[in-house]
Amino acid sequence: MELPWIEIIAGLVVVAGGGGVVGWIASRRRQRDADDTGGAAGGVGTLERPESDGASQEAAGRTSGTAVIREPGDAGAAVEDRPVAETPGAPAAEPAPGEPTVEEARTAPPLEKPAPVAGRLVRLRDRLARSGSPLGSRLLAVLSRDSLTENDWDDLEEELLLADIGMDPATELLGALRTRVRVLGVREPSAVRELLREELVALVDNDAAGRPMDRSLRLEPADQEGTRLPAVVLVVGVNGTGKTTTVGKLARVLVAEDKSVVLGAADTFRAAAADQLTTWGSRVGVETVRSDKEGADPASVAFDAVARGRDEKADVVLVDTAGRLQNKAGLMDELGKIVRVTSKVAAPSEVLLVLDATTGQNGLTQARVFAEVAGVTGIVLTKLDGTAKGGIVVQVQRELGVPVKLIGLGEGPDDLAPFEAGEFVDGILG
Ligand SMILES: Nc1nc2c(ncn2[C@@H]2O[C@H](COP(=O)(O)OP(=O)(O)OP(=O)(O)O)[C@@H](O)[C@H]2O)c(=O)[nH]1
Repeated sequence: MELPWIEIIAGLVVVAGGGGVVGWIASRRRQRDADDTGGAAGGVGTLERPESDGASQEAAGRTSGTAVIREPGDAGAAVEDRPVAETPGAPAAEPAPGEPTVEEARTAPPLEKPAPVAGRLVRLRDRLARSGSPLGSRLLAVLSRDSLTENDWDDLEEELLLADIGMDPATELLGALRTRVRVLGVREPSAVRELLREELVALVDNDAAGRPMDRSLRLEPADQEGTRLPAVVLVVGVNGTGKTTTVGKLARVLVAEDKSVVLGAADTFRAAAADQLTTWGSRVGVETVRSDKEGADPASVAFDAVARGRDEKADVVLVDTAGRLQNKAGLMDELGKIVRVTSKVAAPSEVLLVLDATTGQNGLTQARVFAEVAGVTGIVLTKLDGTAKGGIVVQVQRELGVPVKLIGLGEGPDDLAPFEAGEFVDGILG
């Protein structure tokens, strides 16, 4: 957008007067908002939060600070009182070092266009087989021996266990394969491979009772007495598993599907997490609701984000949470409160548990605690690129009775794919 010179000069006057670039842009936005609404001012619903603007926001996505939040329908009592990040009319801060100048704001990079969602797993499939020798080639090396001895079947079991498939599923798979190889008299390696593929797909795709698992994300907007409410997705898991990255990537998936999204940075434990999330959002023009205070109440930020999503008529609100596994009671308190408080606006329709595929049995122990505490509805398995442990998909689904819905296959922005059993098995078979 071209800025008239008169506005630039006016802006520089504000800068010289102590308002800073941020203040100048904020006042331009407030002016524009006032024009749009015929000068009407004030908060919406029960949320009293000033519009929070930054230069980067004008340049790309937007960031909302959080303020005092009141229970919906409650005339006075404050549920959470937190420091006000930005206050209308207050002198705007000097631009912080590294903050964009007017010129940088003008020449900000255009919004990114996320890669289409369809066919992502096909595009990323070879990453599953990248590390060393893929599971498939090791299995086939055994399966194509002349006559399979007991030792060979033990070798096969060992390979499956090394791939983290779990004892029971491995025994099940080998039992079925052994029977079919014998009954069909199959010897050709390509035919044995096809049987192995079929057995693996059945194992990955079905629940313990043999029914295909529903992997769709529940993102239907709710309707409450005529008010359209956004679908709320809580993203939970231990720190370092890739939660924030997953929220960022998932926002891109949804943007690619033409959905409007609001992000909630409820991981207030790690200060950089909110910045990280804001950056993810701004790249695709998605707003992030956050608190500028480290250690702020996560439930409060989550509430603000969901209320923002409702007010903005967003399709989906994605809430990133902190992953401290202090103890079960602490976790239960924190996640329980987030669910309770956000449900005052809209209850979460998905609780996605992010698990790091490389952590094996450890990750499973953590997963059980989260599943118990947070009512997990889907798994996101990250870091499946470059690990030979793809079998963890089977084990996790079996243990938790919850489907893997998405998988992370790299650090790139579009390296998150909806899970598809057939493509996945082709990937791990290499
Ligand atoms: N190779 C690879 N790296 C990933 C993947 N997903 C996330 N990561 C990396 O994992 C690291 C941790 O990711 P974060 O998103 O910060 O993890 P987090 O769970 O939010 O961590 P906390 O904020 O500390 O709770 C980052 O370096 C990510 O780039 C993936 O699918 N593959």
